[in-house]
Amino acid sequence: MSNTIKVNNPATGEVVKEVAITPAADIEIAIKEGDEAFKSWSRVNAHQRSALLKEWSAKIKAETENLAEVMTLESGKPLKESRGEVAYAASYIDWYAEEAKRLYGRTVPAHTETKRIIVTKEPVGLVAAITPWNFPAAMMTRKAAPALAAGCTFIVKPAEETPLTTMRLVELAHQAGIPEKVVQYVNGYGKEIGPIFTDSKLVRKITFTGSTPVGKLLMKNSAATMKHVSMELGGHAPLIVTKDADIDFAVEQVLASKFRNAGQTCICANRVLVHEDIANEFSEQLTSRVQQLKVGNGLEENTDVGPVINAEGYEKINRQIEDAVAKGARVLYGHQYDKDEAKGYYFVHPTVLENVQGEMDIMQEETFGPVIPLTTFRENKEAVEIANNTPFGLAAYFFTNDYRTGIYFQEHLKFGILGWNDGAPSAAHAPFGGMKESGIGREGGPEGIEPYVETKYLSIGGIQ
Ligand SMILES: NC(=O)c1ccc[n+]([C@@H]2O[C@H](COP(=O)([O-])OP(=O)(O)OC[C@H]3O[C@@H](n4cnc5c(N)ncnc54)[C@H](O)[C@@H]3O)[C@@H](O)[C@H]2O)c1
Ligand SMILES: N[C@@H](CC=O)C(=O)O
Repeated sequence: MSNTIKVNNPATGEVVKEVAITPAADIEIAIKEGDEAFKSWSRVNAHQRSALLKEWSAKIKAETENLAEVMTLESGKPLKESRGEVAYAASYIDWYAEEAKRLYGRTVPAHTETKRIIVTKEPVGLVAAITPWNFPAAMMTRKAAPALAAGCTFIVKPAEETPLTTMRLVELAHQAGIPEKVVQYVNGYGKEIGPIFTDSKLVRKITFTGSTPVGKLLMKNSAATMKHVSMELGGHAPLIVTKDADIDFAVEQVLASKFRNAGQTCICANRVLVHEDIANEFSEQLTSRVQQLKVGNGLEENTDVGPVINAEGYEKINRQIEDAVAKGARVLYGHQYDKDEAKGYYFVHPTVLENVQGEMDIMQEETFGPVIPLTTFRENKEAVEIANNTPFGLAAYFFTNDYRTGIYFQEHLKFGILGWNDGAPSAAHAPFGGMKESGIGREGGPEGIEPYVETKYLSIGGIQ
């Protein structure tokens, strides 16, 4: 077996770089050193940790162009989106640089005059992170920033498809003055490194973003040592357009939600439910806008939709479209590919399907591709039933200008993130995460640092 991983450019199939796989013995050493470094890092005062995080963020922002190019080369996403992701990644560090200073404890009124009760927050210890290829910068920083802010040490294993962005982020952290053993990376395959992390008694927390089956496995394997876990997993977002919605605006937001990163985003609209009275007008406008999207290599500035990550991703998308068509869906636009299996690149053209029904795979599974399945509903209650009919509960969207309808959806949709007239809800200052099989825990906002701290309660007695 090779001791390197080839990082391919998904737009051309060419090898961008080969990275060394970290041997298991070196991962064990990294874990020991990370645990050892915890003893000193957790004692560094919060203002100093905050200053180091700010310096890290400044270095990332100053290197936006290089990081964006590396990200586009290894992930295929358009350069404009990669630049956006660098800013988004830095915004988590900025936010948690401030939150570091606000990890307040509290005092509790005691039940007797002779006692005092004090509650403090302490970092959980060494954190091991496993991240996905679709957001190689932001999925790392929204774990690393709260962990470091809280006083934890951190080891990340990036996705094997996209290690380069993460490796550079870690180098920049060191250049910013964050000690080398406080933030480390290791490279390799998840199925090899996952058990090393979960078996180690020194790793006190696993934080993972990726698919639901891998999240379940990591959670199960973390039970033996009772680790803290945060799981940001798959989604299957419904997007509901009611008959009173502003159709132009809803179409624009569907495009923003669906085609970001060629549809390979966990909160992408995966099912679009349109009120039957406006379905024709909506699908005509949507299809005409989708036709204008430019598919191409992400390094070309005018590209809107880049390649999908690999053959496996392409095959899943193609299978879902074929299944839908075989069961009666109509292709309004798309269902075309530019691909070269020998070279290893796969472009899926934006596709719109109508007459999509609940029994089709695309209505049951996450697509992770630039495909919009359209279905209709008559009553809001019916839209909620269709939307909630999934084991996933990450994001859901609804477009309505009626406040009663909006509140109805807010109260009845079982999803952790809701966009009301908003197709792009992600922000470092807001809690991101899912219900049901989309995960456990939240990243971003004040909630995003809580998974990195333990609560300690001190009861002082014998006071005269
Ligand atoms: N909820 C969120 O915030 C969020 C964000 C981004 C992506 N995602 C989800 O991630 C998925 C896409 O990423 P993917 O296909 O690369 O997911 P994946 O689960 O296959 O891989 C993600 C990471 O897990 C590692 N991994 C794979 N098998 C492993 C194992 N047995 N043990 C330990 N680690 C293992 C991979 O090496 C990679 O680093 C989608 O389902 C998407 O919705 C969720
Ligand atoms: N794109 C998400 C992450 C999941 O893919 C985000 O908006 O943070």
